[in-house]
Amino acid sequence: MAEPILEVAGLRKRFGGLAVTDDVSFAVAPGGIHAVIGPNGAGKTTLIHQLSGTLRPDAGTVRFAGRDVTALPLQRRARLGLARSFQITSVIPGFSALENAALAVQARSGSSFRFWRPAAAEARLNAAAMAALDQVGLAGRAAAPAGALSHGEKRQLELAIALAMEPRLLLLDEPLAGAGPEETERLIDILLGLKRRYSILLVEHDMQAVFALADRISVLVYGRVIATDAPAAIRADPAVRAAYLGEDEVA
Ligand SMILES: Nc1ncnc2c1ncn2[C@@H]1O[C@H](COP(=O)(O)OP(=O)(O)OP(=O)(O)O)[C@@H](O)[C@H]1O
Repeated sequence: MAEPILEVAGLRKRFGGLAVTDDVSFAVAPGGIHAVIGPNGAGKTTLIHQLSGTLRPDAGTVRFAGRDVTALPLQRRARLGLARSFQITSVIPGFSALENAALAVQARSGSSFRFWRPAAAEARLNAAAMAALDQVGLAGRAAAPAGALSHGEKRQLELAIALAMEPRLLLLDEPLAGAGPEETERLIDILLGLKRRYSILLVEHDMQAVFALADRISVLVYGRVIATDAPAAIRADPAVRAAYLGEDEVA
């Protein structure tokens, strides 16, 4: 494998007596989509929190682009290019789609904007924000208040906000959650487009989407990674099938 963009080794997190991530190790190659799947309560969201920096692991390391980021907080990781898409709640409903994306561009660039003349800074901000909206098919809705967007469009805006951070690895936690069939199809198309340009770590329940999108898949069960492989091998893996017994999505 090419030098991994992300390497997780021996990651552990306990909540009370429960080991929610238990010696989790896997590596993500640059380019394409690496999915993490697992039954409900397997620890996927807890894993994402430890990767993005909102939760400190009890043990283990997270290396990003060759650097140990285990002790770095979320903002520092985001600046290095390890960005997660935020939930709808972080979108400001009264601001336009463009303004929401522009805020993310501004957050990424930190204080550097203060050195520019305001007009030039604003034009630059808006251009970068518009480019992010364009990548998720939302340029035509740039002026719409975020609160007026459909559910699917809000999910697109979340993606645009994450892209505005210029990530080297994009962490997506259930980007299809709550989307109807047509919105799901649209979001899958958008993600297929994005995977040519970005490295993506995807946590998603929709198995059809996962198998349509992923280049590699890690399977998390009761906090442990039981397999990391190409989609065809994961589909055929007896241990994976056993873990999903009763949930016929993988079949
Ligand atoms: N802050 C917390 N304190 C105590 N237990 C927690 C906490 N966060 C998560 N858990 C527990 O850890 C386990 C894994 O939760 P997590 O949300 O990471 O799983 P998941 O794989 O994302 O689940 P789902 O697929 O249902 O979203 C669950 O049993 C959950 O109740």
